[in-house]
Amino acid sequence: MGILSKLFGGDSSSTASPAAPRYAHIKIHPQVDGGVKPTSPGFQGGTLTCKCRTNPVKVQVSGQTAHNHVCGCTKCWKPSGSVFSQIAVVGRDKVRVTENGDKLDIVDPNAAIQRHACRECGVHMYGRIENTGHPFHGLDFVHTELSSERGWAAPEFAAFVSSIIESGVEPSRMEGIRGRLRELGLEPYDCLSPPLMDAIATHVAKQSGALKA
Ligand SMILES: N[C@@H](CCC(=O)N[C@@H](CSCO)C(=O)NCC(=O)O)C(=O)O
Ligand SMILES: [Zn+2]
Ligand SMILES: [Zn+2]
Repeated sequence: MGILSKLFGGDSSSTASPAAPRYAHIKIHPQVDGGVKPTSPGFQGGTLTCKCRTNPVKVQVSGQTAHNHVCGCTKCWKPSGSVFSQIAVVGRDKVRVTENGDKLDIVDPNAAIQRHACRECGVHMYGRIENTGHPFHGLDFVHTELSSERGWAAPEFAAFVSSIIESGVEPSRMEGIRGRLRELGLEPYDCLSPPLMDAIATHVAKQSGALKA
């Protein structure tokens, strides 16, 4: 206990350094494990490159992304050893395949998000929604960690966290994983974030007529 606390009976915690993170040993994703890197204002985009040593697929993203998040779902591409992906959206008009696009295949043509992946290294280069009635039609899903440029939009939350169990994560690990996400400032949700879920519900309500379009 510090001298002031002894004299005045105060709580010494107010002068102590902040508590060390409890869950720092728990790995989420290489882009966030060392702390979330801030967004650079005015950032204009960059080039995504797949993991092939020769003839990599390159995709130019000519603008900043939005709604970046870590995602625990089984469908998003994850770097090896990671249980989460990191994924953001950008207008589809800002996404252009510039090199080796002949190596791209659609992972699941029936999925809402058609993920165009390099058939040699398996990396998903962009995910596109072709259904014009989908709430997110017009947005492509991209993994900005595939770019060497710095300044992309920082992740803001964690989505589909419970879904990591579907990939084989022991349910007993969930408390620590959610604890680590909170330490990193990435609030864990078991679907998307409330603003995105509200946007989806608003779209559905306008389609059904429950809300005025
Ligand atoms: N429990 C399932 C959830 C899959 C899922 O719904 N994923 C979301 C988020 S992906 C980016 O945030 C989604 O919108 N999927 C549509 C699609 O993949 O086409 C699981 O884990 O598989
Ligand atoms: Zn590749
Ligand atoms: Zn996902």
